[in-house]
Amino acid sequence: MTTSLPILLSFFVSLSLITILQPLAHSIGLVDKPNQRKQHQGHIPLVGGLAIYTSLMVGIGFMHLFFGFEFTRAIEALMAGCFFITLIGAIDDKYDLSVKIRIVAQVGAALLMALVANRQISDLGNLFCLGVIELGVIAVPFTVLAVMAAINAYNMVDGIDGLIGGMTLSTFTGLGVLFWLSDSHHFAILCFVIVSVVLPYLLFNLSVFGNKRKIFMGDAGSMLIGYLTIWLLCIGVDANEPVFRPVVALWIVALPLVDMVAIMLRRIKKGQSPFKPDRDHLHHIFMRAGLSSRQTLAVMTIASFVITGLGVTLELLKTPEPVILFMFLGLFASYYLVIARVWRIVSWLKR
Ligand SMILES: CC(=O)N[C@H]1[C@@H](OP(=O)(O)OP(=O)(O)OC/C=C(\C)CC/C=C(/C)CC/C=C(/C)CC/C=C(/C)CC/C=C(/C)CC/C=C(/C)CC/C=C(/C)CC/C=C(\C)CC/C=C(\C)CC/C=C(\C)CCC=C(C)C)O[C@H](CO)[C@@H](O)[C@@H]1O
Ligand SMILES: O=c1ccn([C@@H]2O[C@H](COP(=O)(O)O)[C@@H](O)[C@H]2O)c(=O)[nH]1
Repeated sequence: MTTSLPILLSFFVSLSLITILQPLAHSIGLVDKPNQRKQHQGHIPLVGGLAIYTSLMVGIGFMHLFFGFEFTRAIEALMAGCFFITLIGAIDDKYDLSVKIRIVAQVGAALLMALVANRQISDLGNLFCLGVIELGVIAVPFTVLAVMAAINAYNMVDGIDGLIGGMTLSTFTGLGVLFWLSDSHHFAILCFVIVSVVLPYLLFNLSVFGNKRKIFMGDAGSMLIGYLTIWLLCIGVDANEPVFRPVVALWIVALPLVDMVAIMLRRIKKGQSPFKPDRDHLHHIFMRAGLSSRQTLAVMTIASFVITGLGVTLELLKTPEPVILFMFLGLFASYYLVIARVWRIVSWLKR
């Protein structure tokens, strides 16, 4: 019962906050308007991220009260980093910040994590059976790259109703299970609190309470989810108290990461900037192939749960790290090859 208390309370805080913030968003103009790339209907409040951030902080407060969840220097830095990244995201949602400013802000949040909280990816594990690959002096730059990769990967999947919500559920359920099974109950509960504050967002986002009450997460929310993901991954692979091996992290964030890397490679191959926005992400491709938005959501969310579940299983079975890495690279290669031939495959299937 005490375990579920902060989880339940956070759910209701998130639900109430969305109800309060939703009408406010219209009056301050914090709304997403349709354009050529953004093909939704009407002005949609961008308050999901703000509600998720605030209810998560309340949830962490409940954990402190009910479980003695300690406010260590690292946890304080996590809370400060979440505040900063949500604030930058909200300013971006309202005023459209330049890419340069967003990248500087992401590097700042990453340095806070790596240097102030001392949460760094210090090794890659025993990837090739030749011993643990220590990152040494490149640990900080590698961590910064990983933070940017995670933040932008989740930002990019936020393109249809429910998708980033579904990806968040699979990532944090997988992480929660891994933390729980290794007796890191505090971090497991933190993961489940994240799931519970995202659930009310999903209900509104999927128009369960009607189209008029629909909300989006905005960059505030998608950047926050990416930041929380990489932070908890770094806690999980901490060399002093390892919960899972570093290569397993790739499976926990597989679908957003693979889609981001694949789209960047495809853009470079076409001679475009890898940072140029377009409508060629996996969810767009599924919809152009004839799936509805809901069918695309179902296929991608199920795929994400299966892939994350496979990663968790490989960790629990203590599968050797090189096998886990090559399976992941095999998954990426198959994904890349299928997407490169997707229209030929679709027309063959239709015939
Ligand atoms: C631009 C865009 O697409 N827009 C979308 C979007 O529109 P929206 O309006 O929301 O946004 P904007 O357009 O306004 O723009 C937002 C964009 C920007 C602000 C610009 C920045 C954009 C980027 C794309 C930057 C990305 C930045 C990077 C730095 C990416 C670098 C990429 C990499 C390949 C580096 C990979 C680095 C890693 C460190 C990999 C691991 C990453 C993790 C997260 C896991 C980390 C955890 C660990 C514990 C580490 C463990 C790691 C290992 C053990 C791996 C070690 C193994 C090896 C080294 C061996 C080699 C293997 C690998 C490196 C794995 C590599 C991965 C694969 C093969 C997959 O959204 C709209 C809506 O959708 C859309 O329309 C619009 O287009
Ligand atoms: O839940 C959602 C989230 C996003 N969309 C659509 O995708 C675009 C992309 O958002 P970015 O501002 O590029 O992140 C958004 O404007 C919506 O059109 C959605 O339909 N549902």
